[in-house]
Amino acid sequence: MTETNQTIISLKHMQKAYGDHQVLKDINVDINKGEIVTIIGPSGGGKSTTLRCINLLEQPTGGEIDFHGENILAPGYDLNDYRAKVGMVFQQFNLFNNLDVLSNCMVGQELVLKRSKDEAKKIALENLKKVGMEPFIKAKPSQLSGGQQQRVAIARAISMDPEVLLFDEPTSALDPEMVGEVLEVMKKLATTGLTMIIVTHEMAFARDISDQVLFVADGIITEAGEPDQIFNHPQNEKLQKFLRNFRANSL
Ligand SMILES: Nc1ncnc2c1ncn2[C@@H]1O[C@H](COP(=O)(O)OP(=O)(O)OP(=O)(O)O)[C@@H](O)[C@H]1O
Repeated sequence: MTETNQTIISLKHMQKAYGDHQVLKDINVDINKGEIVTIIGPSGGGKSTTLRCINLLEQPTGGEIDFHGENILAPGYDLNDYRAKVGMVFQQFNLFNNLDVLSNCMVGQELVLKRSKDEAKKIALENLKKVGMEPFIKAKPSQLSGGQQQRVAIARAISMDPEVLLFDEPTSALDPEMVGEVLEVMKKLATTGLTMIIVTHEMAFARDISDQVLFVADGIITEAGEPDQIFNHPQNEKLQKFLRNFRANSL
């Protein structure tokens, strides 16, 4: 939960177009250090694109992304530094299938952060323990359930010491009985002071974990606020309709 109100990332008039298709029209938000931010909204509204732009997997076509007050899209900005500080957990886990669990959590530390093998191993083991995957260090990803693979992906991501960790629908590829174990790990992580930005369709989780919820629809943040505002007192008509549909479908 929020430690200080120091802004770590500011999106200012961020836009993304694919040809004529303006997917993100005008995204504006400040994210504070230690804050847990969830992004909810209808399919195709631009949630994943927002996250992928923050991570520079997609290049924004307009606006700014400020990191500690500096625009990372400006010429000359050291993107290697930014990339090392902003991690991502993907829907499809993206583990290295030829490497075992321990190596998956070590390789980035050694290659990118230039940590020694011993140090990388120590940190990987600590983090695998945190996500309950220490007993599986010799397993290959294909020998694990989806929930276990995602927990390894989270251990791998936090082993890189990110300042901000992005999650793109981290439970959407999981069988329903495995969703809970991954959400529990994320809830625990949320208490450590890490800044987390999470695209999710899990509304109860978003309500429980968030400091700030962003409702993204038609390429803009249509409403932003604390969970009580978003879920109990939504102002925007599109958000009201989205929540009505969600509640009707969850019965
Ligand atoms: N690489 C791409 N090229 C062209 N259009 C794209 C590309 N990626 C996304 N889009 C379009 O951008 C829009 C927003 O997609 P995005 O994945 O951000 O939505 P979303 O809110 O995350 O939806 P969902 O909940 O279904 O994942 C969609 O219309 C999608 O078709």
